[in-house]
Amino acid sequence: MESGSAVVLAAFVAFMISVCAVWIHSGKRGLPPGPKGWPLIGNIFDIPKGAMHVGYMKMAKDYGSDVLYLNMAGSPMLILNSVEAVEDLLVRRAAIYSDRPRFPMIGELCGWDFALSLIKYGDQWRRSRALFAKQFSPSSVQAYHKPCIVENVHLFLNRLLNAPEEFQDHLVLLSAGIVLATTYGIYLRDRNNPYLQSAERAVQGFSEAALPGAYLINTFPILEYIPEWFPGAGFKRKAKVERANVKGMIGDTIEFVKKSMADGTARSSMASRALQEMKDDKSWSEEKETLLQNVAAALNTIILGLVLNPDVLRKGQTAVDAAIGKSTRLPNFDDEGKIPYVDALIMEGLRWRPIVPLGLPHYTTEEDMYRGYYVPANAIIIGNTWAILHDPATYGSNVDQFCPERFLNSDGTLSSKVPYPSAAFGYGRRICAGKGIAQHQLWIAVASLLACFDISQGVDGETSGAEAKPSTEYVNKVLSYPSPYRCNIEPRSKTVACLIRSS
Ligand code: HEM
Repeated sequence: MESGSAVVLAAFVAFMISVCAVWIHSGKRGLPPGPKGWPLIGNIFDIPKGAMHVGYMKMAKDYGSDVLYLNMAGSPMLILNSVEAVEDLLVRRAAIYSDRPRFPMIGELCGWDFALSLIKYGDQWRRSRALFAKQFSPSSVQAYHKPCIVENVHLFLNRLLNAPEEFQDHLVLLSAGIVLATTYGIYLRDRNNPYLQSAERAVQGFSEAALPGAYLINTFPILEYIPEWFPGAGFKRKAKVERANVKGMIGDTIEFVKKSMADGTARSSMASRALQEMKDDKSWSEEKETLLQNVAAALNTIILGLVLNPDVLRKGQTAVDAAIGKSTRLPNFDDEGKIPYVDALIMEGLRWRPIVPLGLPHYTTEEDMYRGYYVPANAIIIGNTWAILHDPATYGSNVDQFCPERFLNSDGTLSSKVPYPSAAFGYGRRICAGKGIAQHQLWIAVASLLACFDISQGVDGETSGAEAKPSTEYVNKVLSYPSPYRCNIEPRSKTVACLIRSS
């Protein structure tokens, strides 16, 4: 038999064994409720179409259970739809719920397997996470990150002033600009920067490869062993291209740092500091590339919330003016924590449309029992962040509305009764490692937007002059963010425009 056919046959046999194992287990033990599914493929056809997070929330209601079980063609999967279930399992039993499933297409094939968010739970993850935490220690944040964030926010305000209609591009440039500046000391002038383009190419490949259903290999990892020439193995050729992109992104940026250090033009960055300390330059620097757009996605949602709710914009502007004076100066980090309305506005953005509505999947390392249900080892565990942040019992009956006031007392101070939407950043030991720095970025960007700009609905055509409601559609890939929408962004006064230009 030809070697390729032998591999395929072996792959098929192994796959059948794993499917049978799950069926035998599911017959014997009481798994959580969920749709019945089909032989072999299990519940593949029960995956909700469109916004999966909304579909799973509805499925939980239909089955009268916040914990759902689905069989993904042999891989067990639990969806946790309540804060109670994620706290019980992902937080209190984190010792066995903190692994990640394998992502063969993204990880091994496309070359993203170094990324902290994909690393299997264990010593390597602990070391990488500790290094990451060190890079973002309070003293580093104060000394290096905050000045760099402020510089990038001022560039963003200037871009917004010059070309307000391109605000979505500016958001990406802001988010990616902070990553490239803090990590490599690369400061972006525009989207044509070769380092940004190289990172964007690689990240685009990541998003495509991670899309549920985009590649069969994500559902059937065993296909990894199919040879490249085999019919249907196009994913392997695609992976080869992506792998080169990822390698290029990492190699080029590190080369830039080394060269600029050698000729004395380097600006302080995580890479330059690590290289100076003669540390391994592989273990820490690349993770943030996967995250080029997360802060952009969150800001994009907050701007959409402001466009749709002019009263929220007005209250935000009034609150910022009261704290720093109207058009006297731009906000800075000394103002952080002193304007509760801004904090409430950001919390509401994270809650209303969480940018990772199904979080990143966790994975069990041991079997377990929960509320009398059997939880298999090697099960994918999804925390349905959307369901948790849209629970009326926690956030009130108006959960679908964009309403920062839910986080405030009647005297305008932050309420202790409504919890911070921390599910937006994930759970337990795998909670977002950049949560603190992301919160700082969001704060200074939102406070600056409120201080400087009026934001309103676009006009519907040239003749009618009526205000056009922006699209409220969302793109749901790995990240969830608003589809392109139109709005008007204008400086609040000539004085503020001068402040921006001189920043
Ligand atoms: C609004 C902005 C952000 C949001 C909403 C967000 C959200 C998330 C979520 C939901 C996860 C998965 C957590 C889990 O598995 O339970 C995650 C993981 C992660 N995030 Fe963020 N993130 C944001 C910004 C950032 C930034 C700016 C950085 C880096 C500077 C970052 C670094 C990471 C890392 C390294 C992980 C992987 C952690 C691990 O697997 O141990 N994030 N993030």
